[in-house]
Amino acid sequence: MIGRLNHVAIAVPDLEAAAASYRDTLGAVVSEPLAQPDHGVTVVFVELPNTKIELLHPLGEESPIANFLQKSPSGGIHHICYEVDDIHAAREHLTEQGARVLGDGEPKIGAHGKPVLFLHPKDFFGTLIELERV
Ligand SMILES: CC[C@H](C(=O)O)C(=O)SCCNC(=O)CCNC(=O)[C@H](O)C(C)(C)COP(=O)(O)OP(=O)(O)OC[C@H]1O[C@@H](n2cnc3c(N)ncnc32)[C@H](O)[C@@H]1OP(=O)(O)O
Ligand SMILES: [Co+2]
Repeated sequence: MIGRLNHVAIAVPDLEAAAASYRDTLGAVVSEPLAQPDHGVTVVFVELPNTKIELLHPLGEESPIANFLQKSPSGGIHHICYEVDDIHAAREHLTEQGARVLGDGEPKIGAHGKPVLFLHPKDFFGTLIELERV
């Protein structure tokens, strides 16, 4: 079911500083900040030859990553995103298997304009998983 690794997300306390570090210190190609109000984050994408790094910062009062940064003020790896061909079939399979799909269970359009779902970190060895339809 899961396919390619689409991105690894890092929550950061200062998005500009993190983007500059990836651009200037690590010499990577970095996007401009993209506000994603539906998801409560602003994101920057770091383009790599074989995948992407998503730098995340809270946006708005209800950001789902606010607690994460409170617990880890210097930031940290927040989630990994795998690609799936059929996100509804994936959701059915995961639910049958007893995995918790977060939110109302309906896919939302993510930063790449594709539907995404999130799976509870406690069901996958302390790792928040995002699924993005290819
Ligand atoms: C623009 C879209 C973009 C894209 O790629 O397209 C994105 O990726 S948007 C990314 C931001 N959105 C989300 O993360 C949505 C899914 N996340 C959530 O619903 C919450 O973050 C949730 C439920 C995973 C955690 O919420 P919160 O931290 O407020 O809850 P708790 O403090 O009660 O945490 C419960 C439990 O889980 C542990 N936890 C929390 N976050 C993570 C994490 N990222 N990785 C691993 N573990 C995590 C937390 O420590 C608690 O554990 P406990 O042992 O009970 O203390
Ligand atoms: Co993501």
